[in-house]
Amino acid sequence: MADLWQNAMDHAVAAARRAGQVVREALLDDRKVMTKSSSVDLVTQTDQKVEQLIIQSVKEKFPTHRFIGEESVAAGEPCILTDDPTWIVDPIDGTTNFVHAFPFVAVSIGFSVNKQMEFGVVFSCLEDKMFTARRGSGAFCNGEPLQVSGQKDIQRSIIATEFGSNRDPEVVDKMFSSLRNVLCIPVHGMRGAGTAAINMCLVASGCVEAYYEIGMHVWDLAASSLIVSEAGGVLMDVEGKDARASADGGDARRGAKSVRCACVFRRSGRSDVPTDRRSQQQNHR
Ligand SMILES: O=P(O)(O)OC(CO)CO
Ligand SMILES: [Mg+2]
Ligand SMILES: [Mg+2]
Repeated sequence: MADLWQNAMDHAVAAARRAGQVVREALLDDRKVMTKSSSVDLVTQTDQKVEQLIIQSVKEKFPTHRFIGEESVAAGEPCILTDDPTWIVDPIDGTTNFVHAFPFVAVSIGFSVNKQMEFGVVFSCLEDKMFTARRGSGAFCNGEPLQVSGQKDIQRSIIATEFGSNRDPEVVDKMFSSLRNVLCIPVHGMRGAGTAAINMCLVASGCVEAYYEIGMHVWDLAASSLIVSEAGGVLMDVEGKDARASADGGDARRGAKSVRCACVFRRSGRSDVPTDRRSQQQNHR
């Protein structure tokens, strides 16, 4: 049977690639930096331009679809997930990296129907890596299947995390306390790419065993949550409960802008996506 959303997914991949080109070109120019929730929560005109490019191109092709976009929400648009087909867009995940030309910057496009992620596209545009996942069909990077790490011993693991944009000393103390607890397990190492979407794609790729962060937003996670789960990983909140509902819009459904959950990934109990289903996935290279 034809895949109902294949056209939309192809459009998302093309839109992410075009957006990535805009981001790369913008790196050659001066980047005017503005701030949002704090002096270290950065945004640029390129974030806004790329989001509009993606949304306009989708509207032309799928006029009835809805959107949740990071910069649209920052400009006052509602952040509410319904059952309607909805594109969840983070035009630049890793704006701070972009501002500093630190080489991990992603365009993230997730697509939800009936509050369930149908596909996710994360384009790591400076690495030229196109991560894709279609629900039930596996996760891929440049067309190659992804598989989370099989490591079961946390002492032989690398854990990714980020520091967020809250510099309140009490918040930073809590963050450092968690960081210390994890580091001293001990683990092999801790890393952070500076973008939630790429950190999650690193989990999906099996390069790091887990990633946690407090206070991510739905647009940071929507696309990459499916990439992780289709690569055999799981997404949990701080109590170990399934956090996919938050990652794919649980908080958006309630109108909140922030997911406010921690996400930890590891290999799921379920068997990996069968290779016959993987082979149905198109090569998006
Ligand atoms: O660069 P952005 O989109 O603000 O996202 C940050 C977290 O909010 C990095 O993941
Ligand atoms: Mg982001
Ligand atoms: Mg962003």
